[in-house]
Amino acid sequence: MASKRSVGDLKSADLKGKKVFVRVDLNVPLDESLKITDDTRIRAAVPTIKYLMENGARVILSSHLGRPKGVTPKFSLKPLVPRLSELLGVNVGMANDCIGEEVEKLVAALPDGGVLLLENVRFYKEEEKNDPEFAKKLASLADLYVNDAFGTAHRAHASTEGVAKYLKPAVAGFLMQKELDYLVGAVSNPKRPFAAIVGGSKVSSKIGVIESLFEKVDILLLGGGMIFTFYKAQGYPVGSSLVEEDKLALATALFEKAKSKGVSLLLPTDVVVANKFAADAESKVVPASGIPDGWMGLDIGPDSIKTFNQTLDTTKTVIWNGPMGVFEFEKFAVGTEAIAKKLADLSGNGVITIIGGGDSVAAVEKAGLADKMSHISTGGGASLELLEGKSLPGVLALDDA
Ligand SMILES: Nc1ncnc2c1ncn2[C@@H]1O[C@H](COP(=O)(O)OP(=O)(O)O)[C@@H](O)[C@H]1O
Ligand SMILES: O=C(OP(=O)(O)O)[C@H](O)COP(=O)(O)O
Repeated sequence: MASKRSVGDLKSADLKGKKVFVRVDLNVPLDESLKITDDTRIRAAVPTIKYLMENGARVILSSHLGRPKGVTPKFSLKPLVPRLSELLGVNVGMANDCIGEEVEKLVAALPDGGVLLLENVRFYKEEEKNDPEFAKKLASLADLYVNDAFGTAHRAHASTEGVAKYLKPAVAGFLMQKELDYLVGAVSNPKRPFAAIVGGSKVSSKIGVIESLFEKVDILLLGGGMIFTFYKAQGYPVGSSLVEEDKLALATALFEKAKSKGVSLLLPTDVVVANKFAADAESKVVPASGIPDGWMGLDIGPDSIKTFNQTLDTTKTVIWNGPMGVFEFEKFAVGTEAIAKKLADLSGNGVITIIGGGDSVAAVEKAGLADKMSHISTGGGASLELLEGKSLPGVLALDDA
């Protein structure tokens, strides 16, 4: 990817009094009472916002939260306002929408250095469709565009890609630049052996990535919700575990491809199963081939942790995306915590460790190990796509330097 124009190239004269549409990734984990459980992505957005405020810009923040289908109160960005205000040292305004008359009035009332947060841009289906009319409406709110949403840069959506066509200049924020600088450097010529650990629940988007990862990595460890599709493809019973039925053929093909590429593909040999999806579920450890009917796999088991640890001991670079289990429930956090601890130890021994993704980072933060890692990335899917060698649409759309 050609290098992109940066927000740092814009000076006070370019910014004073200007309305700036800033796409950030504030897709943070919230608990049931809508309390933020990890604020990494909010903190990461601060340097760009502060720079704009200090140079007298009027800052319009736009983000998504979760994957809502239409307007859904539990995916509102409102719970983020107090923390954002605290970090920025100003009262951040909140709009009830992301386009329309009310938003235009709030934007018009913004003082120089003021900040307004727009409501979840995914409340409109046009966002993910990258609808040009919707992108134009977003663009019409401002005088220039900054994209600092690295975590969403792999999505060609209206607020990440479309808007850059209608709002110029369109530049990269400081977080976007920092992530690209680090990740492109670390993965273009990695120290080997190079391992990727992939878990989490976004099976359909990540399973496709695995094939390309075979071109880059020497070792691939799988955990989280991903593994049951592979087990089922091997003919194992999976009970009521998460499975992507339409990816079974792909999973079978991936076993073959790993062999032909000489990549060690490791699946957990045992799993922790639960009788329901709940913190207080009954649980037991079973072999990967023995998940009973009516039970679901929610974590990797102790034998798998041991094998994964031994394998990781042989590596020089590791990228980790997606938790090994449902770590939000204490009972099923053991595998994720073990991997976090292993990577922290390896970092201390000179291994490059890169953690990507909202939930993986939250798990590492929860374990108090974030500062031990080489790089904490705010993008899971985005960092994996970079690793695959793909260009990110949210970056491509920006002005060349
Ligand atoms: N075995 C599993 N079954 C269902 N969900 C799982 C399983 N393992 C992990 N998860 C869930 O995956 C989610 C994180 O997935 P994902 O968004 O793909 O990761 P990241 O945000 O790190 O990229 C967590 O909420 C976790 O509870
Ligand atoms: O959390 C995100 O991605 P990640 O889980 O891959 O890190 C981003 O906010 C993108 O969200 P999306 O995968 O719903 O487009």
